[in-house]
Amino acid sequence: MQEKMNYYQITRETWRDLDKEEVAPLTPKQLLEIKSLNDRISDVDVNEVYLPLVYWLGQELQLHQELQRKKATFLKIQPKKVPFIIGIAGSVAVGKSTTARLMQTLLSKVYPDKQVELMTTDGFLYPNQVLTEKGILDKKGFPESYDMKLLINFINTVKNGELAQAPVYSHEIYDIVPGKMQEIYAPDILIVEGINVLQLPSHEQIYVSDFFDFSIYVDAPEELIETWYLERFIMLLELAKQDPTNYYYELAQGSQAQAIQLAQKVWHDINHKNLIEFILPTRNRADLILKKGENHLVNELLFRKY
Ligand SMILES: Nc1ncnc2c1ncn2[C@@H]1O[C@H](COP(=O)(O)OP(=O)(O)OP(=O)(O)O)[C@@H](O)[C@H]1O
Ligand SMILES: CC(C)(CO)[C@@H](O)C(=O)NCCC(=O)O
Repeated sequence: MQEKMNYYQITRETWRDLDKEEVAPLTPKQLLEIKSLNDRISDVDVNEVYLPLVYWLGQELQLHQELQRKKATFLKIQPKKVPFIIGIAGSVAVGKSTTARLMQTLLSKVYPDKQVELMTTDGFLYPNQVLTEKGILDKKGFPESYDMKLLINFINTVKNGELAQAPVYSHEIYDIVPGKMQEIYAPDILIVEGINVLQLPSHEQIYVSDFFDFSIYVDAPEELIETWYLERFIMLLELAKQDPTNYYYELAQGSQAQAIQLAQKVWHDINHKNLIEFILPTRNRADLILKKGENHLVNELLFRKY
């Protein structure tokens, strides 16, 4: 199949049995710590899917450091630490941020001497006020709703080992948090997750992914992603009930059936449209495509050949 032309197609059983050398399965105590991230993450997937991936990323990291050293020697310049950047792409609600937090935790456990940081591109959405002025508040998540120049500058700053600052987005207020910044300073590894990380910005010459050393696309059937979107929406609504500052507070006071109808419409008109038009077309740029099925379990991995 065309889609799979430049990928090794690997079943989870084959992947599980690959040589992981020194990476031991997590102990029950360590698995409990993972559960504190998200109690629905499968222990079996952690040991059989994500740990082998962390082992492989360790191999790539070593090669990256070696290459940077050799480049510095060749160019007769002072070698310096160049952060290893991992991008995680995929649909809204497919599980990017959960995968990213899981990878951060596992990488820190397996390579305790490495500083692993995490950020999301949500912070580079224009604030609601700007989106309203541009007439694109109903296009949140679409390419034009992000300040891609700022995002590329941010990643470039991180890659150069300098202090980088990113605005912060909150799902609770459904907007950029005024005055709040996340700072990243010379990590060994930075994980960047977002629906747009493999897209080519329209007015820029470079991809965000030009700065990536490894990229992952989290994939799943559309019907499942819609279910996950609606489940998460119901959870957010529950949280919003007691919190008048929450964007969904008013909605949470009314009937749940009506709220779900609205969420279905938002999924259909915004997030699903965005998936088909702008996110899925970037899938084949990823180094690894993680294919998930029911209950978020990974059933297949596509590993880029070259
Ligand atoms: N591996 C997993 N196991 C169990 N549940 C998961 C897993 N990954 C994600 N989920 C659940 O799926 C829902 C969506 O996940 P998450 O918020 O990570 O998605 P996302 O892709 O980062 O979404 P967005 O683009 O809107 O930020 C959440 O309710 C989360 O708890
Ligand atoms: C912030 C994004 C774009 C991506 O995480 C998404 O969660 C979002 O808010 N989409 C807009 C439509 C919606 O309310 O779901």
